[in-house]
Amino acid sequence: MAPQLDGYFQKVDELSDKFIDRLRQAVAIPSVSAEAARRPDVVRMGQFLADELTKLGASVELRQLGKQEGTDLDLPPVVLARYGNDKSKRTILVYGHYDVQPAQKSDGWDTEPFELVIKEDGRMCGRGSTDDKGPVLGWLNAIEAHQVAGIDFPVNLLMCFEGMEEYGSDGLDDLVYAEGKGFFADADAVCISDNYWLGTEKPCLTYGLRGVNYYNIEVSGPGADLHSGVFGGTAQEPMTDLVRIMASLVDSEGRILIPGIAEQVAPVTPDEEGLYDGISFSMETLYESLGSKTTIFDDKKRTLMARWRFPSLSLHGIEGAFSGSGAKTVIPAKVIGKFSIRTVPNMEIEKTNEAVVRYVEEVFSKLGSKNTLKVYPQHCGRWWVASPNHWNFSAAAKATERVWGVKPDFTREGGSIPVTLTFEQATGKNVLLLPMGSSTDGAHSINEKLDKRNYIEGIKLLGAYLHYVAEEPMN
Ligand SMILES: C[C@H](N)C(=O)N[C@@H](Cc1c[nH]cn1)C(=O)O
Ligand SMILES: [Zn+2]
Ligand SMILES: [Zn+2]
Repeated sequence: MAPQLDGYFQKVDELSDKFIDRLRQAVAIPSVSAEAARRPDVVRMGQFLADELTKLGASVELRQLGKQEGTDLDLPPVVLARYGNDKSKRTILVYGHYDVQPAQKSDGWDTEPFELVIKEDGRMCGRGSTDDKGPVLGWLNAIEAHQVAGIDFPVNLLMCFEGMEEYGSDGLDDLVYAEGKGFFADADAVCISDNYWLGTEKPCLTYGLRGVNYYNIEVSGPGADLHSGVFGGTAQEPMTDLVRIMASLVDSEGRILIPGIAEQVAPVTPDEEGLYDGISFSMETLYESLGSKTTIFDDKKRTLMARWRFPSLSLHGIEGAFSGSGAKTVIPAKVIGKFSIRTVPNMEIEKTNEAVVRYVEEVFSKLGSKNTLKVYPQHCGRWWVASPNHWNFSAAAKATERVWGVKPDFTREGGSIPVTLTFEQATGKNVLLLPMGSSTDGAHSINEKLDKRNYIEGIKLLGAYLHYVAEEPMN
C-alpha cells in the first residue's frame, strides 16, 4: 500500500534542515492576534505563507475579512490556496492558523520567544512552534518533499489558513459558510492539524473538541487611578468588587459555581464509561506536562473526563490591575476580569451566556457597591464531537502506523478550534484532527516547543495521510 512513501520519507529526512529553517522564519514573525500593535506582523505572517505557497506552485488568494468586531482594526487575511486540480484525485481541505498567543521573554521564557532555538535534545523552542506554525508548515513541506522527490502528489489540496484563531476566529465562520459551495466545494474530507498527543510517545487521532466562551467583567468607579493613601478607605474600589466576583465563579476543586451550567451537560453513558480504560495516558506524563503534581484528580479516568467531557472555568487575568514587580500603591479606577468556560455536549452558547450574566449581576448586586458593572462575552466557539468511523480516520490511522509503528489512540481534546464544526456544517464532510506535537509542548505557555522528531515525522505523517486517503475506499 502507498508504495511511494519510502521515497517521500527519505526526501523529508534529506530536506529536514530546510524545513526547520522555514519554521525558524515563521517563528521570527511575532503574529500575535490578541495585540493590536502586532497586527502588521500577523498580516506579514499571512503574506509569508502566501509567498511560500506561490513559490511551491499553489494558486493563492488573500481574502480580506473587514474590520475586527468593535474596533477599527483590519482583520488579518485568510490565506486560501489550492494545490492541484485533477478531477481523478480526491480533494482534501486542510485548515490551520498562523497567529499565535502573546509571549514576552519576561513572562519567564528561557530564550527569546520569537527566535527558534534548537536544544541538544531536539526541542525546538519558540512561540507558535507547535501551535500552529509547525503543523501549518507541515503541509507546505509535504508538497515540497513530493516535488523534490519527483513523486506525484496523491490528492488535490485546498488550504485555509487564518490569522485570528487565538482570538476567537473573528470573521471566519461567514467566509467558511459562504465558500462551502464555492472554494471548498470539491472537498471530500477535512483535516486539521492543531492539537497535541495525550502524552509524549503515543500518537492519536482526535474526534472531539471542547468549545470556549470567553468573558469580560468590567468594574469601574473613580474617574482616574487613585493614591491609596489619600483615597483608601474613602472610595469603593473596583478591584475589591472584581476579585470577589471572580472568586465566586469556581472553587479550588474546579467546580463551576454558576447555576445553569452543570444542568446542560450530557449524562455519561455506560458505553462511554468503558472508553477511558483503553487510552494510553499516565498521570506521570501529565505531571511532566504540568510541571508539577498539583492535579485536581489523582486518577486517569476522572482526569480525562474533566478534560474532554465536562466543562471547566479558568480565570485568566485582570486588565488594568497593577501586576509589575515593586509596590505601586494605586487604586485602579477600572479593571476588567477575564475568564473563560470550556463547553461540552450539550451546552448551548446563548444559554451559557445568559446563566453567566445573570449570576455575575446577582453576585455584584449583593455586594451593595456603588461602582458600575458590565459583563459580556468577548468571543464564543462551539464544541464539536464527530464519528471516527470514516475513511478519513482509517486513512490517518494507517498513516500513523506506517510512520510511528503503532496504532493511534482515538481521543478528544480539551482545547477549542472554533471553526471545526463550521467546516463540518459548511462542507457536509467528515473532519479529522491529526496532531503533530506532544503533550509536553507547552502551547500557550512559556518555552513552547515542538520536538524535531515530531516535526519531521509529522511532515511524513501528513504526506502519508494524503497517500492513504487517496487509496481508501469511500464509506
Ligand atoms: C487547540 C488550539 N491549538 C488552540 O489553542 N485553540 C485555542 C482557541 C482559542 C479560543 N479563544 C482563544 N483561543 C484554545 O483552545 O484556547
Ligand atoms: Zn492556541
Ligand atoms: Zn492552535
